[in-house]
Amino acid sequence: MESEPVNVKEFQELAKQVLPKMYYDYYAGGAEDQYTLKQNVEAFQRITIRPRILVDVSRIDMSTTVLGHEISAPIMVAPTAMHQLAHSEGEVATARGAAACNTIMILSYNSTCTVEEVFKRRDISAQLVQRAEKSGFKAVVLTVDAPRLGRREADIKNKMVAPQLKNFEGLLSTAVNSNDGSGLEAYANETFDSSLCWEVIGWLRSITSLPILVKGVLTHEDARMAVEAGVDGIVVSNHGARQLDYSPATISVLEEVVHAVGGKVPVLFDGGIRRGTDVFKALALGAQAVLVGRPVVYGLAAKGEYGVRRVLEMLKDELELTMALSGCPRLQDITRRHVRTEQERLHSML
Ligand SMILES: Cc1cc2nc3c(=O)[nH]c(=O)nc-3n(C[C@H](O)[C@H](O)[C@H](O)COP(=O)(O)O)c2cc1C
Ligand SMILES: CC(C)CC(=O)C(=O)O
Repeated sequence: MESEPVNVKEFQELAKQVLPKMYYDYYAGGAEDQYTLKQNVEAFQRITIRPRILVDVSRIDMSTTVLGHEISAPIMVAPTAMHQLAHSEGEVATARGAAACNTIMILSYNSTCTVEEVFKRRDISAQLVQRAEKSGFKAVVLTVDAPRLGRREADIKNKMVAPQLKNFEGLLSTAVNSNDGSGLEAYANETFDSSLCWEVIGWLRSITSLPILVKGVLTHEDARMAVEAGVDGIVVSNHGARQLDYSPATISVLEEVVHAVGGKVPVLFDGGIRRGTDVFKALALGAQAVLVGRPVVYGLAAKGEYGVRRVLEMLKDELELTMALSGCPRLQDITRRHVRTEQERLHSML
């Protein structure tokens, strides 16, 4: 395929062509049977849109604010690790692509340049958070679904080699021997802190004045606990189905979390966003904005900064068209009644 990709899925094909198998498998893969990986995408396909007609949609406004920061559309970049395995310019190119679309990028501390991995060493975590704050980052996102690394069987077979992670230079050696399987697993075993619990929110508060979001909430119970712990935002996420296989498709639990949060803090969403219609569905079910993981990395692998920009633009253009065809000129016009979930469809058959 040499023609310009016309949708995000075609970027995945391009990325597959250009990336070494070990890296493509790392980016594309999920945990174990990859049941949740498939469901994250397929659950969107079971939700239909209920379009309204004869609404003036001659001007569509997709702009919104997240924690006070204006963005051009409710589509942001999820934190994903090690972008230099995709493209030599790594996270810098991704950040430029995101900036060109006037949106927010969440940087993984596992950039070839994280936080959750180094919580075993809170002194190091504190340094990283404070460095980020100093260099102008606007929020801290704490990933809470990785007390241990999920079992990614492709990485085990490929004996995935993890590169040195630049953020830790002078702080921690991230070089591990991967002769026995996934180098990433070995790295995670050394660094992930499986004793992390709610107390960490108070500790983070004590070391930074930035807003704190928790990423990886899938139940109403934890959503309530997060609000009680004083977080500034919640990300409904299953880590792109790379951690607990048979965890639910994220879109199937978004509404449960939104209800529990009751508007007290913003709820963001990720997992399986591949089309503008997916973004529309997540917004209708109560997300303030969505994060996009793999498609951004595929865009980066295929065409660098330009590819990242194109992926974000495609999703934005598709969302704009979806809003026009559904009778929603502004984001606040997208309501719960604009979608029909599988549960509702099954219920109507009773
Ligand atoms: C290659 C890759 C690396 C990731 N690295 C991180 C990470 O370092 N920290 C984190 O919180 N989430 C990480 N994630 C999860 C993403 O932030 C996000 O939750 C997920 O990719 C969303 O699903 P999607 O890929 O279907 O859009 C990673 C995901 C992928 C695919
Ligand atoms: C370096 C990692 C373990 C990054 C991560 O969270 C992932 O690969 O899903």
